[in-house]
Amino acid sequence: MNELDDIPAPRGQLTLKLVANRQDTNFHGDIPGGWLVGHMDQAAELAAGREAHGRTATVAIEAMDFLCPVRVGSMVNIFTEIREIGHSSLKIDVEVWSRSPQERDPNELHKVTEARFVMVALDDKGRIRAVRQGEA
Ligand SMILES: CC(=O)SCCNC(=O)CCNC(=O)[C@H](O)C(C)(C)COP(=O)(O)OP(=O)(O)OC[C@H]1O[C@@H](n2cnc3c(N)ncnc32)[C@H](O)[C@@H]1OP(=O)(O)O
Repeated sequence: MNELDDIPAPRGQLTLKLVANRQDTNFHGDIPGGWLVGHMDQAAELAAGREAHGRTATVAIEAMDFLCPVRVGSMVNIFTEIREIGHSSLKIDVEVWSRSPQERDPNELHKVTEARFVMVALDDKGRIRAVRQGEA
């Protein structure tokens, strides 16, 4: 164990990277939580779709807390990590880390939130199917 082990760092793969823009704000000029949740959902779907080779849908999003605000102009980085694969479902941890527009160091990220997403694999008729192809 060294000093670096104490520094919080994103877990998982960088799946989505975007900038929070003025048009994403609410009428107070703030970025709303729902904007972030929508992008987290998109990242979870990308990760699930890659693993399940196709269509997936969100079944559940476990509890989440927002630790700090995302400001307009911030770079938002969304990381995903597949934690569990069931028969038709995948549990994916999604973390959001942001970098404010004033921050010069590209590695200086602040954790905004995290949540576990449960996704299910769907066939082309929208019915649940096995994640692993070849399974019933
Ligand atoms: C309204 C919207 O548009 S929301 C956005 C898009 N999402 C959707 O459309 C999904 C809407 N939901 C549904 O259609 C249904 O809930 C379904 C088809 C996903 C699941 O239907 P169910 O009858 O619950 O199916 P079933 O019980 O077989 O569950 C399927 C899998 O999901 C898992 N699952 C279902 N609900 C949950 C939950 N709340 N939390 C964790 N896992 C869950 C099950 O454990 C199972 O996993 P496994 O196959 O790996 O063992």
